[in-house]
Amino acid sequence: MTKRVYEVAKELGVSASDIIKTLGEHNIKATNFSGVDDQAKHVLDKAYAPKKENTDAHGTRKKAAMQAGKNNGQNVRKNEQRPEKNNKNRNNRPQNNQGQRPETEKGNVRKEGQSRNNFNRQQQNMKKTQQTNQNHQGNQNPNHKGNVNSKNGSQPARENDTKRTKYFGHSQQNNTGRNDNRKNNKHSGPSGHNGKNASNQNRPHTLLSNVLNKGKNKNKRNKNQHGGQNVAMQDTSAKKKNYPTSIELPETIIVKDFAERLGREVSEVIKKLLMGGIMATINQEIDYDTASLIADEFGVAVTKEAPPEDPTEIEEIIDPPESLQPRPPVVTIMGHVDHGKTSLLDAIRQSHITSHEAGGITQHIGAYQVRYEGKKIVFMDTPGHEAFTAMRARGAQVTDIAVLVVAADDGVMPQTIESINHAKSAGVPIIVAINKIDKESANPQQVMQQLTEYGLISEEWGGDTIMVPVSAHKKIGLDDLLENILVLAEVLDLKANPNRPAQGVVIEAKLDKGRGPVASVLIQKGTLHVGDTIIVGSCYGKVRAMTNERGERVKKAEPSIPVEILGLNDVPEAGDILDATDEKTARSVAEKRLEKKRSSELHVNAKVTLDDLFNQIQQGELKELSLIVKGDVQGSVEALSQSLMAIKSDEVRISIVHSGVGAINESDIMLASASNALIIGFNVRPDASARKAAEHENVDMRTYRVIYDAINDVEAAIKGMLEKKYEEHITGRAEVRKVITTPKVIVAGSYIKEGKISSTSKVRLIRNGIVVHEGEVDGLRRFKDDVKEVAEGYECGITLENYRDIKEGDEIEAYEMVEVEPE
Ligand SMILES: Nc1nc2c(ncn2[C@@H]2O[C@H](COP(=O)(O)OP(=O)(O)OP(=O)(O)O)[C@@H](O)[C@H]2O)c(=O)[nH]1
Repeated sequence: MTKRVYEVAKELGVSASDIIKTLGEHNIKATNFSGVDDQAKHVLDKAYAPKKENTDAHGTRKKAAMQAGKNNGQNVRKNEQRPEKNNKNRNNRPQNNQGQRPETEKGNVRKEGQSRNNFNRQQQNMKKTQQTNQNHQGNQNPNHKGNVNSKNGSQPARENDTKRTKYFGHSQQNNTGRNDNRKNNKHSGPSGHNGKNASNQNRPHTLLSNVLNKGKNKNKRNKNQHGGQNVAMQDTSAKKKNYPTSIELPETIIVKDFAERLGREVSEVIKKLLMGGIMATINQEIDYDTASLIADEFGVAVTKEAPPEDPTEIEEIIDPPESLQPRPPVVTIMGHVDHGKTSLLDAIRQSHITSHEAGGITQHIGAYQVRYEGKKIVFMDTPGHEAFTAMRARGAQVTDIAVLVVAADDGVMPQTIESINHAKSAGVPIIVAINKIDKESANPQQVMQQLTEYGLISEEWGGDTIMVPVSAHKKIGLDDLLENILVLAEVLDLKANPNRPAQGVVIEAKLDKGRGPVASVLIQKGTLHVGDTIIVGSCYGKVRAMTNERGERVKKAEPSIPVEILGLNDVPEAGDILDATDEKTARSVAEKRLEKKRSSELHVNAKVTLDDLFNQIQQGELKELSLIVKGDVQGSVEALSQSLMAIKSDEVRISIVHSGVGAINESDIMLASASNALIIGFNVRPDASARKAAEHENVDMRTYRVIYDAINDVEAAIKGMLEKKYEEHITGRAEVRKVITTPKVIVAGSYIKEGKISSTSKVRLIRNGIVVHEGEVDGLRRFKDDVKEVAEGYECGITLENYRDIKEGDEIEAYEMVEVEPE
């Protein structure tokens, strides 16, 4: 296929205008989109052959630099090599035992062919987008604007970007699943890419032609101002000297900002984009690959900018493989109710702790260690998959091996299957303990048979699942079980670096009257020492003392070791991650996490309600009553606001966070939710989206037709005297689609949108969210017949008692007052 000028220009590593000029010198007329025929190709080959070599040399330089960066990775904290930071590939990290980063590095330096493919794909995508935009002229569909992201391999890498990582070497460790989960959570984080896109999608869509025209006009103006083309040209050449030769770019950038970084006019950038087949506007976002292609066109080298650091994250340490040492396996016992999980845990504990250890008073700290043939095995003390999944839900995975207990006399039961599925979805290998084999009714063969249905085929039968017959009661088969756990652990090659700051997971935590916050932690990496400063979730402190499950004081805890720690400033939650770090970081990150937590709690917490106002005031939970006042006209809003502010109370101060005219809308609800405010509406109603949002956000809104009633209610609620005798229930909503005028009455030809409307309904007529009338239904008809009620989805004619001013688009809301039983 004949290539176009801009494509050939890219291939040769020169600008399209150079190509056009060169061709022009050989009397070949060309534009950016002209095809390059054999004659033109010959000319260009001749003219640019040496330049191509230069470009290659440049490419090699890039690669050499990359190589150098890679070599620097050894024992360097990630911070010290910012540009590389983008490349830590979290997709690879947990699985990649080799710890090699070249894969990741490639992500930064694009290969020529790859770029072209991306570029071509972008062109195709954009063409599609343009077509769609044309089809939807004037349609502000967010899908058709905002982002011009290429759908290439660069997207997944973005997931990794917000992670703060420090490398203790350039290799990676066989990680636990915890990092996977933490990483996933980041998707929705505040600095996440998604949020950014979402906001960009709301940007107004400017037509490219407008932008270009503006650019043209601007040039014209320049010319006029400076008295001719020469001056303009001088300007440009003067500017040229200040063009940057290299810039840093983030994952995505707005065209305007991009142009600024390039030191170019926006119109120039848009033109270049257009030449590449990408139609972008000044406020549109382009991705890194697209931007770097364009920068290339301007002869500017590009490196990736470090993503903004998440102040609630502790830098991740990547351990080199040579630092990894074997660690004990962590085992969770799962299975159906009453199949003997607790009995098995107890039996193992009793029979496999050495005599001097047995002297201690065993304490429940959520996990315990046993020794078998000189090796340690750690058992999670809480059996059942609930604990297992709860931990996973919080982003922590501590289990290496799941022991599935199946009673030989009962067989596979619902929770057995659930346990299998949970373990499988967490990627945790299963050992089956067929328990209660001492029972006469025991039928281990049948259990093995049943398990085959769930993909667990016993080794005995040629499968790869270890199945051990045991009896917790008679202590049969326990050694066999432990031995098999150790064999599997060896296969799993469980390792961690003990010589680094500790990292672990909270198994349990509580507030002890005498000792303060107490947390049981399972160390996963590094070694925790007494005196270490730690951050655990949003708590922090210095490890004052550590005890093991036998109540003995210990000075340090290595990977896979469970310990109880004292010294935190607050009680963390199970599943919270512990990191040993310096005091300053611990304190500041904990504070940031707390802030984040509080703001998200504010969102989900029960909101202030008029009914519960008195309680909240009495419990000291509420010192200020925030209100949002909406009304039909400014006068009533002001009158209501002033009267509400004038309510006197010793315990609570009233503040109006927002007031306005018009229907209660979604943004009122969101504001109320964020500021824990009540909404008081006077002669107004919430619109449909506001109703939904109020329900979702738990926001209390009250609407009134008499100002006095509103003031009375708030006053009474503060004093705890709000007597709720009646509650309003909305029974139906109708939309007025046609107004039929007869000599006697005005009929609202309506469609029932929700619920039903009956001939005896109390109704209010709402226009643009404002209540224009409240009264009763006079007549209800379907076709020519009077009917008692009309249900959702049907059309009907409604006449209102003593009211004729009905307009198309009005809403008729039917409601009833229901007597509330005193509590
Ligand atoms: N005969 C016999 N009974 C056992 C054995 N193991 C447990 N049991 C009995 O089975 C019943 C349930 O045992 P648990 O250990 O409480 O079972 P679990 O799975 O922990 O039960 P939940 O905690 O309710 O889920 C108890 O009555 C035990 O005594 C065994 O090996 N043989």
